[in-house]
Amino acid sequence: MSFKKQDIYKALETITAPGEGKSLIENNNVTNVVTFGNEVIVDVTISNPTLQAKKKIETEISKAIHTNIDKNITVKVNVKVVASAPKENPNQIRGKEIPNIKNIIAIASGKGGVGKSTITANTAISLAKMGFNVGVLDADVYGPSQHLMFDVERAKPLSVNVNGRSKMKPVENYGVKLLSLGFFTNPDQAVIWRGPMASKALNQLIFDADWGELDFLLIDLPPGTGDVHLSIVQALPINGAVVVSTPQNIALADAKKGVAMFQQESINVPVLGIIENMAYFTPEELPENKYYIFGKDGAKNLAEDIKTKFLGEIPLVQSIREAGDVGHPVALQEGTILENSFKDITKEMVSELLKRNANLPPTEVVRITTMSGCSTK
Ligand SMILES: Nc1ncnc2c1ncn2[C@@H]1O[C@H](COP(=O)(O)OP(=O)(O)OP(=O)(O)O)[C@@H](O)[C@H]1O
Repeated sequence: MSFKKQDIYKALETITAPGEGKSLIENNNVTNVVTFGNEVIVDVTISNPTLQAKKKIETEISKAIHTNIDKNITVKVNVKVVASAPKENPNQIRGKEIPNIKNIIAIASGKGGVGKSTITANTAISLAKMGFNVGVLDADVYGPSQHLMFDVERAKPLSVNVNGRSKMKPVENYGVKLLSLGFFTNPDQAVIWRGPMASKALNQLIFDADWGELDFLLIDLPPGTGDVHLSIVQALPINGAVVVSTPQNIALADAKKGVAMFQQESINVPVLGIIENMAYFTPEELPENKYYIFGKDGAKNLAEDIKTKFLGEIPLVQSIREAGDVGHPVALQEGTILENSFKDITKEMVSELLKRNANLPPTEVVRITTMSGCSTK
């Protein structure tokens, strides 16, 4: 049996560093490799101090060497636990940078059923129509619905091999890439995703997915302010959050809590603004007639009160509901008032994001400015 050190490094390339989306080698976890006859000693560092994590990495390393080189090699793994990186500057984007995803926007709502998923789907489509590369991650653990809105209910993400590691390929429709918890649950069964389980699944959907190059990844969060929100904002470099509300008092009170959650010092995700959904009812054939059935300007006033940008309003229109239900969101309907309404709020959102990004390390922001015609003024 003959093998070289390089063969060992190559075999270790196939292992994903815990929670990183990069290989052990790329992530500099492997500090030394010694080969001696048919024996290999691998020194590796990890940040998770649990016995389980230690055991896991040992097993993975032995398995990679046995599978890729020779099953008779004697593998010894020395695992050293090192403290994770010091706390980052709270003024910077938190979470690990994801090189191929330029901007991550979380779409939230305090109250359920205010149209957060509808706004996410239509905004994603508007962005795609503006020429951006867009992805949607449906993180609504209570009731994922993006797979229905994008008419890919029965699709299953394929597994693809990227640099020796298998990754999930998002399902694509209307120019938008989608991964949803809904692809992995049986529609007839109630699935309870508890906090840690949900965040693990979501981490996989982000880091173990082959998103390709994205200008925007929109995350459809569950309603409310719970565990899932916390783990997502801590794990990911969210550039900004958008909060959706109806003008109704009860929804506004929850929207205020949602904004406050993102602004908490320990979370510190910039709020790009508030969108008022179901701002007024308008019959499609009489667009001039507006009925303020949930109250008037509630979200607009809230945005002013809490010094947050008002990104715009979307009326309550039967066709928005119908289009969502049949999996063909209204933003796809060319030349309509509603297509333009979604385009307007999308542009406002991008403009706010660009202002926010001006304080962060330069990304592809400049290219984005010229592509969409969104101003930072
Ligand atoms: N502007 C609108 N006009 C008409 N119907 C709408 C509008 N916005 C949303 N709806 C409808 O309201 C219902 C709830 O919307 P949606 O699922 O987008 O809300 P949500 O806030 O994401 O809900 P959840 O709390 O379940 O995540 C859906 O049937 C949707 O089609």
